Amino acid sequence: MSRLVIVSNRVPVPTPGTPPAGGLAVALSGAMKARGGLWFGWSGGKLEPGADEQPEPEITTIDGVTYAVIDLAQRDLDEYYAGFSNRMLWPLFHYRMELTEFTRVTLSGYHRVNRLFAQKLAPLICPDDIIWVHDYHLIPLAAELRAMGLRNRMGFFLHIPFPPPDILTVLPNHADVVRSLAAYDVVGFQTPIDLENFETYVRRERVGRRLPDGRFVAHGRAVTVEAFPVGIETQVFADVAAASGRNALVRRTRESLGDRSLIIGVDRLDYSKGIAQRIQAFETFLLLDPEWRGRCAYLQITPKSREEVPEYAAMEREVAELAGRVNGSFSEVDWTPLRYVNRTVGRNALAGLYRQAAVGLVTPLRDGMNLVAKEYVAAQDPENPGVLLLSRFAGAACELDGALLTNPYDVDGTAGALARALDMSLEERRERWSGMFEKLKTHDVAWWCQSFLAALEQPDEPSQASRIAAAG
Ligand SMILES: O=P(O)(O)OC[C@H]1O[C@H](O[C@H]2O[C@H](CO)[C@@H](O)[C@H](O)[C@H]2O)[C@H](O)[C@@H](O)[C@@H]1O
Ligand SMILES: O=c1ccn([C@@H]2O[C@H](COP(=O)(O)OP(=O)(O)O)[C@@H](O)[C@H]2O)c(=O)[nH]1
Repeated sequence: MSRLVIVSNRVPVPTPGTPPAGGLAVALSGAMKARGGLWFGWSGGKLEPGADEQPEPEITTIDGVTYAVIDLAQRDLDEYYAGFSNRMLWPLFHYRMELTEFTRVTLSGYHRVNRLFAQKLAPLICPDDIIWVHDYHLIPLAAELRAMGLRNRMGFFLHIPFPPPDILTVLPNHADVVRSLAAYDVVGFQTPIDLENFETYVRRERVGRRLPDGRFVAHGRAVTVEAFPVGIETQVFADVAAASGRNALVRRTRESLGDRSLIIGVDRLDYSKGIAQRIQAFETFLLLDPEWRGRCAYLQITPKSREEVPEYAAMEREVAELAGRVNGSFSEVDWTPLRYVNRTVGRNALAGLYRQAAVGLVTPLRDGMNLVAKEYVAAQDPENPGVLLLSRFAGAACELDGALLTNPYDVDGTAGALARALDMSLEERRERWSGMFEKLKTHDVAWWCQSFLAALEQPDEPSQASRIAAAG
């Protein structure tokens, strides 16, 4: 079996007491644990001002996985991470054109860091390695590696949505982005909707076509392009949740609730997650269903995220104000409706909190997948499962057909769905939950990883190999 090399912007080198918050880190940690290999990317740290901006990777091996990470200079982080990745690609790919900012400076920083990654990674690569690159930060990486002469099989997985062509073409360099994707052998999206958007783009912009064998041919290369919905470690998560009665935080939370029904939301503080609309829906629910006042509590766990990006700082203020307004309007001396927590909670405690919750509120305005939705389902007590209230715009909605689906832009509709979820009979809850849990057991993170790698490990066709060689 070839060695697997994973490349992602964020690499969660395991350190005690720092759980990864972010679905990519969570999903890939599960995948890497099973197979071992090399994981390359950004350390999460900054180079000292004045330091050499071409740092050598710091390499450590833990439990069969070798981590090679580099620090980045402040300018690189500003232009590549906070700039082009998170002020252009992230909002645009989440259908939020009005939040984008395109500049030549950040675009050039994006390419500079991709080249730096390629330069530092290439010496660590053996000819038989297969290379699996993750997410929007690193779209040009394969083209950079190929330009340096690497002939390895390379795959790319996009964890965020791929937008429809009318939105993608707002990006001035959209054609280059799609050309960069064609340097991979396999491109994976989260859902069939993303795949359809890609296919429509390729057809409309006349950059390629589908071959009879299902692959796409574009820019002189044949590329396998498929949907591979990312999964979680379903059974492990279910087992942790079942044993969570021993967790002190979970016990204290249960005691603090008394017999009130818990509603839970867990999201990075990100505008794509629809947290403001969700709090408004909770407010509307308390207004329209006063019998629930004092009988429920909504716990919103929201670690801060990407604080260097101005739009995130703005939404932090907006959400804090809304939370204050709801509590100011509805709190009683002995009851606080909304518990708004701006810190990361460890995954063992999270599993237990999900299991305590009668409703999992997962209402992003747009999301690649949303692992929280899957974790909520996995954590439920089969005898008394809670209800997943899920945005139709989360990638997870393509699979989780037992959820109560909602449109997060429809605040009144979400408020009504919340009341319906809290009132749902045990029989209906069990029926909705069991189908979803079965699906998550078969389509778990190991299945996701195996499906993608099976496509990537397909031997290359001679015609493709010669085309690449000819392209130099
Ligand atoms: O690395 P950060 O900037 O702190 O952000 C955290 C991660 O957020 C995004 O996660 C996505 O991947 C999940 C797993 O496939 C998916 O469920 C979710 O819908 C996506 O938003 C981002 O794509 C990652 O690169 C970040 O590391
Ligand atoms: O306090 C927290 C908040 C989130 N998470 C984890 O972070 C991931 C979030 O992934 P998701 O796909 O829902 O969204 P993303 O943040 O990647 O956009 C999930 O596995 C959560 O369990 C966590 O461990 N602690």
